[in-house]
Amino acid sequence: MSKNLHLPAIGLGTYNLRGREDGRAVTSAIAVGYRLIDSAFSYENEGIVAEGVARAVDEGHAAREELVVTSKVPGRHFGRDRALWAVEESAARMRPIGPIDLYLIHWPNPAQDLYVDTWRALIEAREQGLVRHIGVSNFLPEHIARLEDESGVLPAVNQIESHPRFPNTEQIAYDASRGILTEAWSPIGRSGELLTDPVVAAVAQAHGVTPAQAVLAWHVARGVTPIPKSSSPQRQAENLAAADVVLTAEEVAALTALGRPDGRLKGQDPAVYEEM
Ligand SMILES: NC(=O)C1=CN([C@@H]2O[C@H](COP(=O)(O)OP(=O)(O)OC[C@H]3O[C@@H](n4cnc5c(N)ncnc54)[C@H](OP(=O)(O)O)[C@@H]3O)[C@@H](O)[C@H]2O)C=CC1
Ligand SMILES: O=C(O)C(=O)[C@@H](O)[C@H](O)C(=O)CO
Repeated sequence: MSKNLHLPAIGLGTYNLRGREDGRAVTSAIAVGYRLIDSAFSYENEGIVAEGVARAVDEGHAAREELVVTSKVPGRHFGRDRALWAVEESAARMRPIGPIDLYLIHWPNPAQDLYVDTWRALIEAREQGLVRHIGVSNFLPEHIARLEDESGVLPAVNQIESHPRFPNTEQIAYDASRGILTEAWSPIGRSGELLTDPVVAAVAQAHGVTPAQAVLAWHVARGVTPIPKSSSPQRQAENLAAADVVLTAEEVAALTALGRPDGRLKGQDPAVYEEM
């Protein structure tokens, strides 16, 4: 892995993948071409994700150094000591693949007010070689500015909610202005009503692709790396192929116009939401 982090156009989400059988979905994803794999301490799947990655490498689907395997520290382990223990625990669960490529603070939890101490722990973990790159998730500009002011270190990545119902365009612009790469979670809206929206259907039809592919191509056009979750090798391949679908500026604007202020899937506003 080079010193600077590079993200592929599209990655794989793993929320709700559980057990050894589901770990095979990680292997199949790498076999069809995924190079970015998401996970989190809270998903309770770091072990099977690492097992799936190790199997893919053993089977020759990718070289270990091509992969960006990600995990995240949850609020219940915030603070300098607890966060370091959490990284050590994640690293132990992911032992088969060696150092974790990217480690994020899962939510800022502003009322808890421990994200700066937690960030210092991630900086230490990186210095110790437990993780290669560090970043954040669900951070607003005010949270990122505080990290920079108090530690002098900016995150490599901010993983945020983004989909056409909640484009989160200003946060993406802020991240870009600070040299931070943005990943989009729930990028196809958890496969809900978004995929039957007539505007999505029209864009999909114009390119002869599926609604999920049209939405994923919208993320790519906006310079964001979406991390759709799928346990089906067929849908994994479908989603990854969206990286080659090029939308017009008008199509991008039409999908962005589907956004609405209350468009968050579960109302999780990082300014007030706390997740332990
Ligand atoms: N940092 C954070 O706070 C958060 C991070 N995340 C991360 O983001 C990832 C993605 O978000 P997630 O919430 O899972 O939602 P997604 O938007 O990725 O949707 C996943 C759902 O869509 C289905 N699906 C996948 N591909 C297709 C397709 N081509 N057509 C139709 N349906 C499809 C999946 O089913 P099937 O598996 O059967 O294909 C699954 O039910 C998570 O898995 C997790 O890694 C998610 C939420 C919050
Ligand atoms: O899945 C994640 O990474 C989360 O942070 C959760 O908040 C998820 O969004 C969720 O919906 C849990 O109920």
